[in-house]
Amino acid sequence: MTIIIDQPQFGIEVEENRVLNNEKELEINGGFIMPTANTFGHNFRDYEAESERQEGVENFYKTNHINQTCDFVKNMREEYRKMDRVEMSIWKCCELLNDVIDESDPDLDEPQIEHLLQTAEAIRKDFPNEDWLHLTALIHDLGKVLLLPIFGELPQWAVVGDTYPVGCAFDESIVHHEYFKENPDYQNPAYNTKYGVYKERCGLDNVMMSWGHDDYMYLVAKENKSTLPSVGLFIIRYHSFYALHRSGAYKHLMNEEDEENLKWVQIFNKYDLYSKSKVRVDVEKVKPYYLSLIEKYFPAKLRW
Ligand SMILES: O[C@H]1[C@H](O)[C@@H](O)[C@H](O)[C@@H](O)[C@H]1O
Ligand SMILES: [Fe+2]
Ligand SMILES: [Fe+2]
Repeated sequence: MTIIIDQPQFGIEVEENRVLNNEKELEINGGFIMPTANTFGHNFRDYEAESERQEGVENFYKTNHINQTCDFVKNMREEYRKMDRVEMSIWKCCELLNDVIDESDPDLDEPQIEHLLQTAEAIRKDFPNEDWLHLTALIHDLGKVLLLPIFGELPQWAVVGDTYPVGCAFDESIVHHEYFKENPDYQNPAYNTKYGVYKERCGLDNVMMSWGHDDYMYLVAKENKSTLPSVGLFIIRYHSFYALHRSGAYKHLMNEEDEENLKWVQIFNKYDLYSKSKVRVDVEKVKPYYLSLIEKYFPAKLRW
């Protein structure tokens, strides 16, 4: 059955009068099928929908919003910058994600390695020549290993979920914004204004983001001298910054380079979000390809 829609109900940019293959799927850019419902039958990123995951996800954001303060972020960055915990390859780290479940995610309860490969394979289909983008997709969530004992076993609220700047006012578009009221920075006049400790167009590089898997993986790639193009590192660092890439908040802190890079984050996000499904990727089949990319852009062993 073919259906024509004018107004898709989810918040990404799609052309008008796009053709749907059936009520559940939408095809974009030469091949990638975007489902309109997640594995639980709800819209993607619906934080209010009654589902088996709703309560857990809401509790997650409550603790996250109360505890992510400027001081906390400063300490974590300092601590994890040392990279003195483990030495291992990128692929080994992907395998470790087999044991990681993300409690912040209303759309997915699969082991995270599935998600990495699904994202990478989906983006590879539409951008066959951008090998840096395939690898970026493969590693974008690797920072979730922070949940594991050898990486310090951080609590979920310090690893996953959407990210946002600290040191200035929390924007209302952030998921479950109401819980920031209990964050000590919320009352602090140095931190609770539009600019807070930042200057207009100071560049995101100078903005401290809530601590989690994004900033950690960015630091790992940087400190280990990855040769990925800087836009790849930017995608890793800001892929959870939905207030910016989906809602357009905090644009006053971006510089020109950020604006260019943001376009790629928005492309990447479609694959990150809508590739979440129960469809399995054959790991052994695709592994040689990804190993060759890892070899091209990373040292054999990295410090974590
Ligand atoms: O729940 C998800 C998940 O943790 C993702 O890895 C992160 O990038 C998203 O921003 C978040 O909403
Ligand atoms: Fe992520
Ligand atoms: Fe992801």
